[in-house]
Amino acid sequence: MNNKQLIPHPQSILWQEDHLVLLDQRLLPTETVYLHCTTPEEVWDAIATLAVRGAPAIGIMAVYGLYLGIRSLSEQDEEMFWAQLDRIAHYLNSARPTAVNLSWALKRVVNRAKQLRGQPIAAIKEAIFKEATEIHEEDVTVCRQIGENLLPLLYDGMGILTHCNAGGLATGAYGTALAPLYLARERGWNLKVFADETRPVLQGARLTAYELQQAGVDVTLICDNMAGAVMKEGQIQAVIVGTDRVAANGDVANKIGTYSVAVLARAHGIPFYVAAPVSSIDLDTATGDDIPIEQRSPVEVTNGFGKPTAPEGVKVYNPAFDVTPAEYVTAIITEHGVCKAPYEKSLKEAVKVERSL
Ligand SMILES: CSC[C@H]1O[C@H](OP(=O)(O)O)[C@H](O)[C@@H]1O
Repeated sequence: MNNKQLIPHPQSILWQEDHLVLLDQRLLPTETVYLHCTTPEEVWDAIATLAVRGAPAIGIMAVYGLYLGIRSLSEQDEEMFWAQLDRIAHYLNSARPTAVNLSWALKRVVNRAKQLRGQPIAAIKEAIFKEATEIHEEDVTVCRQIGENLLPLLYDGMGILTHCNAGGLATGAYGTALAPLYLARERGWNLKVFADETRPVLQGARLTAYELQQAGVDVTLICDNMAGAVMKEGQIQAVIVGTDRVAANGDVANKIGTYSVAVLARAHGIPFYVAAPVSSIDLDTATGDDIPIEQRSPVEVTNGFGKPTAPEGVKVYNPAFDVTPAEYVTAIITEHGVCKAPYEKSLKEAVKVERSL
């Protein structure tokens, strides 16, 4: 840990010798249990069941899963190797539909492999693993840079509201929305963070409150229906959230409930910031209407606290994400700087910078 990094940042994913180790986020904050994955099927299951969740984290998981799936393939049969590579990448991409980081990471690794077509399969396997580890390592730097770029928009002593978990547990480390909060703590600031519990899966209560408390950040847990009240009481001076996919026009898909928070922030004249790595910006998706929204099990709603809280057989609607129209977004902060409206232009610029590196 370098001398600047005073605050430990929980890491949810680790490549250990010859397999993937992950912190099972379904059991936090009461149990710290690590799962060991050696197959793409185990990785798919960990992503689909939210053992590991968060847009960058699932992209990282998927590319390690791709390597796990191809590393033992025969090195004599090229046709079979390439067919299997595409099949496993397609399979892993089916784990969850909304976070574009999943397909972004898989495409990056597959494209890297295809650049080496014709070389010995052993060399291509090594390149796949190398690209996966680079995606993982880069994410830590990207998140810290998002924090650096977001910090100038904040000031010591202010109140911040966040929704869901866009912290170290959702990324390689640091997080996106939580990155500036960690950096502020490293600089001795005293931000007062209000974390929405974020029904139905409670990522805010179970993960964000856990992360920030561990880091010594002043965090207050509130129910989702309290967000408007704390804004009206003047306790919030900015909202910071993460994202799973930013459309080309600046519409933002994020955890369900984010849109409500954005409308409340607008009603109270509070800036609404979205922390987004360029890997979460999808210029191929024109608007938020085109973003696939994951529908999850009714059980998450009817048994959210480990026991039934609704009548047997009741109809349930459980979209895992919603879309906040660009007009409610004050700024989108990436590792390359602060994007403001018109987002069609500023997002293209950010992606262009990334592609020029
Ligand atoms: C930094 S990405 C975090 C993003 O992902 C979360 O969704 P989930 O917990 O279902 O993976 C949520 O939308 C966060 O903002």
